Amino acid sequence: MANQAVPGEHDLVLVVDFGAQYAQLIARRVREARVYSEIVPHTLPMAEILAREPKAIILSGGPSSVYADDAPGIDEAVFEADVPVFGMCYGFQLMAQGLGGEVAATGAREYGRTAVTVAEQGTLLADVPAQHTVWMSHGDSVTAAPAGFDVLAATAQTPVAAFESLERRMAGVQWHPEVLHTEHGQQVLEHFLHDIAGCRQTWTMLNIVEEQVEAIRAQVGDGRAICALSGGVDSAVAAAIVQRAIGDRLTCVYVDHGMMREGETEQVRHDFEEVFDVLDVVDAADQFLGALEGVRDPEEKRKVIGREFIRTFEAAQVRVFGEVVDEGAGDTAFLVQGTLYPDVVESGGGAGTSNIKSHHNVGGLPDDLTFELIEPLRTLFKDEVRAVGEQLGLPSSMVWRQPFPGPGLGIRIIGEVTRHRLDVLRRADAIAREELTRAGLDRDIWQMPVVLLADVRSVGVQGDGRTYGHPVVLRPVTSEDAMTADWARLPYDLMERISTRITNEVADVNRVTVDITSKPPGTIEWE
Ligand SMILES: Nc1ncnc2c1ncn2[C@@H]1O[C@H](COP(=O)(O)OP(=O)(O)OP(=O)(O)O)[C@@H](O)[C@H]1O
Ligand SMILES: O=c1[nH]c(=O)c2[nH+]cn([C@@H]3O[C@H](COP(=O)(O)O)[C@@H](O)[C@H]3O)c2[nH]1
Ligand SMILES: NC(=O)CC[C@H](N)C(=O)O
Ligand SMILES: [Mg+2]
Repeated sequence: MANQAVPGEHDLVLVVDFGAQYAQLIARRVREARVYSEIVPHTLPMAEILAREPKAIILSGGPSSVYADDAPGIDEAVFEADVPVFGMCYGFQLMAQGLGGEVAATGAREYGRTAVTVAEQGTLLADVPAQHTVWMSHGDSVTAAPAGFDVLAATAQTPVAAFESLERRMAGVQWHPEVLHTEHGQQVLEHFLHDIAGCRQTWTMLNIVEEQVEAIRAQVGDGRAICALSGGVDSAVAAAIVQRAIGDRLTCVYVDHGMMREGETEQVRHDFEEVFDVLDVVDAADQFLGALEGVRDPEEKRKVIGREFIRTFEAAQVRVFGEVVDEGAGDTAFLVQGTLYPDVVESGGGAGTSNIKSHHNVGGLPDDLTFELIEPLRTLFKDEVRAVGEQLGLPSSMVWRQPFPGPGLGIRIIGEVTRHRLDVLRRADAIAREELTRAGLDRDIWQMPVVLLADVRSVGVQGDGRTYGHPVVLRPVTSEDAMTADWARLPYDLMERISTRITNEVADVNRVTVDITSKPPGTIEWE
């Protein structure tokens, strides 16, 4: 990721991630300020960071203490490179330490809502009220600002809560401007980006389509491509962009791997044939379910599914276009995928953070991949993709469709995936979705996986008789971008209807539970 080109001619802001809970959120906020941004791990050598010629660098928060022995540090070359730098929390403390100020554990810890007093607005806090509320989460404090820096704000516990040096084009705040609870957070970030760093405001969703169309034309030449089309918004938007670039030299392939939801294949076929003329529907249930026999480990499941997806696309490529004989110009096998930035980050490919789970389309790809990938959305967040979809005029049912993971119901069966278990889960899921839609909550809920605890049984009583069935878990969540999520407070009467219907209508299930875990610490899917 680190060497990837910035789409088009935009200024680049790199967010150096020191293990912040919400580094992705910082990048999103920068993009909201119409400046293109990406995240890099703090372990990336400074020479490589600077080689990308960032217009500004943001140092994120992080769990360590800057003075601890094993604390992730920053190569001080960053301060000598004549690149504007902004620090938040840990990043602010790193700046203080690295530029000759002081950081200490003063015992003055601040967590959550904190009142801040602006002593001097400077450029960073221009037009920000003298008293306002920010979100803090720190145990250490800057006790002395570096020489040449103006201290702009303080809290009751923290005398140095913000500083800037216009001469050096550097600034920092102890608080978290990226979270919504912080008042004027976006305004402060924009003052840094636009007024201190001088970043140009060119990044909008409008230019991404034209830029990608051009890049794809250059990549594919007069070749042909297949698009992995799932029915989800990401692949629909990716397909629409590639279709603009290469027209009918694109063929969309939808794989029914036997783990799709009730009625899904028919619905996708119906909806997409109108938009994309031909849709190649592959029935690969035997292949996938055969390969998954005996597999119980979540990561292994994902790897098997990722591999079988690619094998299916290889076969589809040959069927649609014939064998690729010469991998030279014009005869390369191209595969379009609707991969998004969070897929890349969570698969450990972006910020160099730990691999949380291998998304089938990134970390789950087999090593012997022969396709050249076309992923026009690889740097975007979902809300950005939806904006592009609307701009392209795709139907709103497509643009606002709730996400559904590529591995499908396979990662919602905790235990081995079998045909019978899939039938059970498919029915329970259909009931839950039907009731959610009937309650008019589709747009309020990000998604609501139903999970079958296939290896768990519990005792129940139905019709005066004992049952010994499986529980299902409802996992309704709200989210902005799937990077973080909260459990959705569904109305009780809706939960009651879902529970009653599932236990009445789905033999094998005698208990319905609700997952009330946010992300973090839980993830949205259970595997
Ligand atoms: N059943 C499928 N058939 C063909 N391609 C698929 C299938 N499932 C997933 N893919 C490919 O994998 C990519 C990643 O899946 P993912 O679920 O993240 O995206 P999506 O389905 O397009 O959108 P959403 O996240 O809203 O469901 C898709 O964009 C698509 O290219
Ligand atoms: O295409 C996909 N392939 C995958 O392997 C995959 N795993 C999770 N998801 C979806 O990603 C979002 C975040 O999910 P998690 O909180 O479970 O990581 C949620 O929207 C999940 O449904 C996937 N999508
Ligand atoms: N959120 C943060 O970046 C915290 C920074 C540092 N670990 C502190 O406690 O002060
Ligand atoms: Mg999907």
